[in-house]
Amino acid sequence: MSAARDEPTSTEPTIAEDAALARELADATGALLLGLRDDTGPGRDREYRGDAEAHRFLVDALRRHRPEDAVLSEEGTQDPAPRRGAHRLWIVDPLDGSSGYGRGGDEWGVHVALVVDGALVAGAVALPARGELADSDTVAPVADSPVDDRRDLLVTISRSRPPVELRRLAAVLPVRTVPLSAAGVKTLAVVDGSVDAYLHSGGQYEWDNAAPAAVARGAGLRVTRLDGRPLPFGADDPYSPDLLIARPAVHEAIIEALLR
Ligand SMILES: Nc1ncnc2c1ncn2[C@@H]1O[C@H](COP(=O)(O)O)[C@@H](OP(=O)(O)O)[C@H]1O
Ligand SMILES: [Mg+2]
Repeated sequence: MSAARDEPTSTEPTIAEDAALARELADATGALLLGLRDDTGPGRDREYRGDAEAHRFLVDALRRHRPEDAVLSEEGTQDPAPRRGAHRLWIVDPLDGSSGYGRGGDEWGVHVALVVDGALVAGAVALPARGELADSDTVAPVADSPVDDRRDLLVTISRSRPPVELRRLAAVLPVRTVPLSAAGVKTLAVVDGSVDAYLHSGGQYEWDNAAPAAVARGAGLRVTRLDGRPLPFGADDPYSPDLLIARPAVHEAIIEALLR
């Protein structure tokens, strides 16, 4: 190997280092939220404190570990000016599924993702009350098995806001819906194979789906909008209209059914 190739070309962290940091911070924020949950009674006060305290902890930790980078958090400023054109942008949801967290269920999570020059490169999802933690770099690959015609396709959807496209999908494919709360919970259900797809429409924000999308892609799943276009990341407006996460064979079958 030449001397020139031994020279470090950049002081920027590697993608594996960023994914490991995302995992570490999602896990630590989750631990804080578990502690707060155990110290408070169920209700709105727990929910609001969870949102605020997880945000403060996570954003402070990112500032310490990656002082040069921009951060977009659900609980932070929505003014695009400070992050516009940022080379490296962390997109975080310190507490996704906050109403469930307030009530005391286990369908809530912490999302930490990194976008570099507009491309989603790393992310981690923690589901602390379920003891689950996954990151884009170390998540196990999902096998791309074909659609099984002998059974219904299991499609996880929002518990509170089911997508209107279900009717169109069910007219073409045999579908059984699995309502779950929180985007990370639904995404990890696709990753662990307990469902075939996660379908959402009617709106979301980049903090809701950036880290889940990173983990899903790391596992070899396909992540797009419902018309097959890529999801937007790092836009001035963090609104993200709809999404589909599934293994490639299922993704193709669903997109084809929706575009008929
Ligand atoms: N129609 C919609 N408009 C805006 N946000 C939505 C939405 N549907 C779902 N979301 C957000 O996406 C996350 C997952 O939702 P769901 O559990 O219904 O699938 C939630 O984030 P928060 O819990 O962080 O607010 C929720 O607010
Ligand atoms: Mg959210």
